[in-house]
Amino acid sequence: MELQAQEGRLIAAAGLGRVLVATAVPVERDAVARACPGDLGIEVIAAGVGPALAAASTASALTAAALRGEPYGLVVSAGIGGGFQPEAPVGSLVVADGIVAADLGAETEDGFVPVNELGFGTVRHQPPVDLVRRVAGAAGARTGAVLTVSTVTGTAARAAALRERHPTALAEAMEGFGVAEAATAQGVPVLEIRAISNPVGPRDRAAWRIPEALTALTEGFGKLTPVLESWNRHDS
Ligand SMILES: O=C(O)c1cccc(C(=O)CC[C@H]2O[C@@H](n3cnc4c(=O)[nH]cnc43)[C@H](O)[C@@H]2O)c1
Repeated sequence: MELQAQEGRLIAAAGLGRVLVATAVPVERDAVARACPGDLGIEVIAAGVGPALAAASTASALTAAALRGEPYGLVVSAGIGGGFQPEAPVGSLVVADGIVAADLGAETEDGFVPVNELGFGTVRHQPPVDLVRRVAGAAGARTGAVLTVSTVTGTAARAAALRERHPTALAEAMEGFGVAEAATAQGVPVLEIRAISNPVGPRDRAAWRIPEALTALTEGFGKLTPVLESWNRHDS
C-alpha cells in the first residue's frame, strides 16, 4: 500500500496529476477498477446516483485529496448511460465533447429555457479537446455531447425533444454535469465516458444490457488508461 501511495505521489510530482474517476454505483466502480490495476495514480469512487450527490461526493474527494497534498489533475465521470439511436448503439462507448445539463432551466409557454439564458449559471462544461480526441481514439469510442438529466427519458417524444435541442447529443446519463460542476469549481479539468446500456426512448426494461455495458466500460478503460496516465493538462 505504501509503495502504491509513493507511486501516486511520484506521478503527481512529475506534473501528470492524479486522476479521480467518479462512477455512480459500486458495480460501475468495480468495472472501471478492473482495468486500472496497481494504482498508477487513478482512483475510482462510487459517488452516487444523480447530479447532486455526484457533485457533493466529487467535491469532497477533491478537497480531501488537496488537503492531503495529493491533488487530482483530472476528474472523469464514468458509467453506463442511455444512447441516442442509431448513433450510439447498446454496448458502444461515448466520450463527451460537451457535458450538458439538459433539464436545468425553466419551462415556458414557448418551450424550455436553459438556466444560462435566464441569466445565471451554465449548462455546459467543455472537456479538454485534445484529451477527448486521444481517449476516444484509444478506446474506439464515438465523441458527442452527453446530456445530464434528473429524469431518465422514457418516451419517444422526450427523446426527440432532447435531440432537437441538442443535435450533437449521443448519450444521456444522470451524473456528468454534477461531477463537472465540482471539478470546475476547483479548477480541475473533466471528462465523461459512458458505456451504452440502453437506447434513449420508450421505457423498456427488458432492453437494458447492463452486463454488456459494464464489460464495455472495463474494456474501454483498459485501452484508455495509458492516455490518462500520460496526459499532462498543458498538452491540451
Ligand atoms: O426505470 C427505467 O426505465 C430506467 C431506464 C434506464 C436507466 C434507469 C436507471 O435508473 C439507471 C440510472 C443510472 O444509470 C445511468 N443511466 C443508464 N441509462 C440511462 C438513461 O437512459 N438515462 C439516464 N441515465 C441512465 C445513470 O447515469 C444512473 O447512474 C432506469
